[in-house]
Amino acid sequence: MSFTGAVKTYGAVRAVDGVDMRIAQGETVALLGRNGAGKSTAISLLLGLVQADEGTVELFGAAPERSVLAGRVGAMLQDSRAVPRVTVRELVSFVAGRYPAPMPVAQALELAGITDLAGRRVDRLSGGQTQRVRYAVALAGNPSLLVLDEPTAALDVEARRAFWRSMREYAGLGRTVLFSTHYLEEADAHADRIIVIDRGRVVADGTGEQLRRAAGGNLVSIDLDGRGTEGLTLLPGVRSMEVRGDRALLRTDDSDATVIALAELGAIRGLEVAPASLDDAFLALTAPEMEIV
Ligand SMILES: Nc1ncnc2c1ncn2[C@@H]1O[C@H](COP(=O)(O)OP(=O)(O)OP(=O)(O)O)[C@@H](O)[C@H]1O
Repeated sequence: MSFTGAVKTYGAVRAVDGVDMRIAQGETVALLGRNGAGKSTAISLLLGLVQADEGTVELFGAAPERSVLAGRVGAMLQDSRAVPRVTVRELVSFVAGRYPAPMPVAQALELAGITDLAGRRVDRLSGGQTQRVRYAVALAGNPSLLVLDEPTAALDVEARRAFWRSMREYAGLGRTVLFSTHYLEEADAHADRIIVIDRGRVVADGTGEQLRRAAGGNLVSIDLDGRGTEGLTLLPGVRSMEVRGDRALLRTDDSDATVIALAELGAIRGLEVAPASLDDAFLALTAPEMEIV
C-alpha cells in the first residue's frame, strides 16, 4: 500500500496534506494521531471512499477501489450504521458471501468474540457489542489487508484485550493490518511500526523505540519558583521546553550538560531527570505550538 504526495481537502481544511507512506505485506502498522489529525481521511483514501485531490494512493499496486472490489480488503470504520432487523449471523454471512474466499462465518464470529450474539439483531446491541460485530464484518472476507479505524473505541478493558489477542492472531497469519488509534500504549504494544500523523502530515514513522529516540534522550524538569524561563532553551543540549504550571520541562540530548548549566544558574530546585517516554515523544511531535517554546 502506498501514498505518494496524497492531499485531500475539505473546503479550507487540508485533512490529508501531502502524505507519503508505504506499508509492506505482513506488517502491522498503527496510524497514531490526535482528534482531527487526518487518520480517518487517510483511511478513506486508502479504501477509495474518497479521491485524492493531488498525489496518488495505491493498494496492492492498483487503484484502491479495484483492490477493494477484488475482495482483498476488510475494513472496520467508525461510522458504519447497523442494518436494521438482521441478525449478527445474517449480516456476517451476507458480507462473507460477497468475498471470493471468505472465512467460515463461525470463525469470524469466534475471532470477534461474538459467537453468543449470533442470533441477536444488530440494531439492538450495545456500543461495544456493535464494535465487535464491525470487527467480525471486517474479518468475514478473510482479507489480505485489514483496516481498522479506532477499533477499540467503546470496548471495555476485557473486550479490548480479547480484541488485541484476536488481531495479533490474524496478523500472525501473514496478513497486513493497519489500525488507527489515539492511544500510544496500543500503538506501541500492538504495531510493528507507528506512523504519527498530525494536521494531515506524517510527522514520524518508525518503531516505538525509534520514536522515543527521535523525541530526544531525556527530560530535565525543574521548579521555576516564579523565575522566568528566559535563556533556558539556550542551555547546552536543550532542544525544546514546555511549561506546566510552575515547572519547566526541558527536552535535552545531553542531560549532564543541561543539569550542570542549570546548577550554574542556581536553578535546580525540584530537579528531576527522566528518560523521554513514548508519551513525551508523541507530545513533542504533535503538541500545539503554543505549548512548545
Ligand atoms: N466530510 C468532511 N467534511 C469536512 N471536513 C471534514 C470531513 N471529514 C473530515 N474533515 C476534517 O478533516 C480533518 C481530519 O479529520 P479526520 O476525521 O480525518 O481526523 P481523525 O484523525 O480521524 O480524527 P478522530 O481521531 O477525531 O477521528 C478534521 O479537521 C475534520 O474536521
